[in-house]
Amino acid sequence: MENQLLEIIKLSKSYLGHQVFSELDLQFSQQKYCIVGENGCGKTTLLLLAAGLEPACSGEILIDKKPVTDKAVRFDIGISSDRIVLPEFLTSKQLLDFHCQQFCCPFPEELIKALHFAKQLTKPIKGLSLGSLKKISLLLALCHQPKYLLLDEPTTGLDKLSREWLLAYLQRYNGCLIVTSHEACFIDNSHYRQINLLQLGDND
Ligand SMILES: Nc1ncnc2c1ncn2[C@@H]1O[C@H](COP(=O)(O)OP(=O)(O)OP(=O)(O)O)[C@@H](O)[C@H]1O
Repeated sequence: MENQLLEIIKLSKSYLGHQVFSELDLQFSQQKYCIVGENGCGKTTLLLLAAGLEPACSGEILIDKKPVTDKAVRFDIGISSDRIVLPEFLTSKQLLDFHCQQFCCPFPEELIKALHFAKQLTKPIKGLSLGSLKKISLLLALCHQPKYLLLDEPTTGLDKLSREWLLAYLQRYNGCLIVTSHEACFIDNSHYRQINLLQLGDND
């Protein structure tokens, strides 16, 4: 893989007058990162901004020197977050079919097998358990093999086997991986560079 760079430049974000970041500067290359910090410090918000799913108040987000809003860049990003609302009226299979069509990738048979998700495919998203919702969210993030993989608390709610499989998969992942987590499997893992948002930002 060629050199990769996700740049966050003087990024500011507020919600209803509450400032989450002020002029945040960060760079992510082809490595593994774990964003840490106490509840509410802005970890999920940062991932959504970095994926171009949340508007910034000011600042820039560049993926390989192109703005994250550039349509072509979207194909390089995979994101999983419980804050991303999935269409409840579709089945998981319909959602994955649509996603694979949009991202021009094959249906992720192997990933489905690894996450023991086959039986859930024909169920509407509305009826999925929390762990199954996490799995469909992960499948959507992983299936097009993005260069930038952004995972918000990826192990939360997963059963033991799926969790073990995911950790091993991420260990082998060769692109830029950014996870947010409160879990020791990432925080105490020397393969992940820790980024403490509270030490960087102007949070109150
Ligand atoms: N859509 C929204 N509207 C208003 N405030 C929001 C919204 N989304 C997030 N916030 C606020 O922004 C701040 C950062 O939230 P965020 O979810 O990014 O934190 P976090 O670090 O991921 O938290 P946690 O560890 O609990 O998951 C919080 O104060 C939260 O209440």
